[in-house]
Amino acid sequence: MLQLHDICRSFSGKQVLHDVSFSARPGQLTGFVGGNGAGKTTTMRIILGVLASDSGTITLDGSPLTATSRSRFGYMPAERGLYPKMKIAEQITYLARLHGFSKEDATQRAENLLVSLGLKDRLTDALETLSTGNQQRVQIAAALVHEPDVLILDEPFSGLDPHAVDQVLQVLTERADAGATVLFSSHQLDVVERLCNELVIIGDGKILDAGGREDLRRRHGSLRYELTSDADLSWVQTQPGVLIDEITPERVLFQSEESQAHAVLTEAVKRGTVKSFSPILPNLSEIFREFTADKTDEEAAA
Ligand SMILES: Nc1ncnc2c1ncn2[C@@H]1O[C@H](COP(=O)(O)OP(=O)(O)OP(=O)(O)O)[C@@H](O)[C@H]1O
Repeated sequence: MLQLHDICRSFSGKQVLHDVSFSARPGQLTGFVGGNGAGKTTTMRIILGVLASDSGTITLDGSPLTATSRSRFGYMPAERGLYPKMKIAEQITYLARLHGFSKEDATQRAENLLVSLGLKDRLTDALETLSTGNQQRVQIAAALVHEPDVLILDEPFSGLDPHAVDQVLQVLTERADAGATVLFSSHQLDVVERLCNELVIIGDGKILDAGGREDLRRRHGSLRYELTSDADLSWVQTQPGVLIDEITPERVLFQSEESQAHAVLTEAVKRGTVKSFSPILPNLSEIFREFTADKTDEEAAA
């Protein structure tokens, strides 16, 4: 398990990471989400050792990170850094050779990986002739070619079309299934919600929350209920303690305490046939907005 303990970092006297602590487990895709400037890239650079922290520690399976343990890391930085004029298969083969694979093994690995990332027809093309999204796939191949135990990916899905997102996800899931720890940053909350079981949310350099996706959905955001019936539901609007989000004659989506929701259900049963009644958990975007709203309220109070 990769664990960060109380990581702090300042630039020119301005603190941008405040006691950042979280963990990412082997076999899991962990999404690291936050808005622009929240501190994701800085945290990832510190994990990789590209940047030093001012204080705090990072451990892998309980031991402090060393150059040797980091050699089993794969990193896809936000700023892409491959050779524009080199053919993509040669380039990934070269990186595999740097990781110590034989020529034959490196060639095979590079080709397999690029094919699984949908680049079968581009193997002998120079990187610079590929579209931005396809260059990104090559960048992902570069991070994966040595089958790392820990994968740190900075915005791997930005700029990818939905088909490419699925291909990259497939490759990352295979690494996680093989036991790797996969941590990736994103501000595409809908994508992260679909892909990750584990989430870490950062805002203004502080960890706002972390944990399983479903636990986070249960813990945050206002709980809503959806009720459908064969009878007219307009009466729900006048129920005490109920805030209507959407309403049509036969369907209502509302916010309320659990006891009020059950009172609505009891009344609906008296008035007609209830077709469905279920709580709707907030999605990640809504949770994120809630954090942002809390901050705005605090700022207003201050
Ligand atoms: N080298 C640097 N010098 C000065 N400030 C920096 C430096 N690197 C990052 N920062 C500042 O640290 C804060 C966090 O930046 P960081 O790039 O980690 O955020 P991020 O969450 O990755 O943002 P984004 O999603 O926009 O890429 C920002 O306020 C940024 O301006």
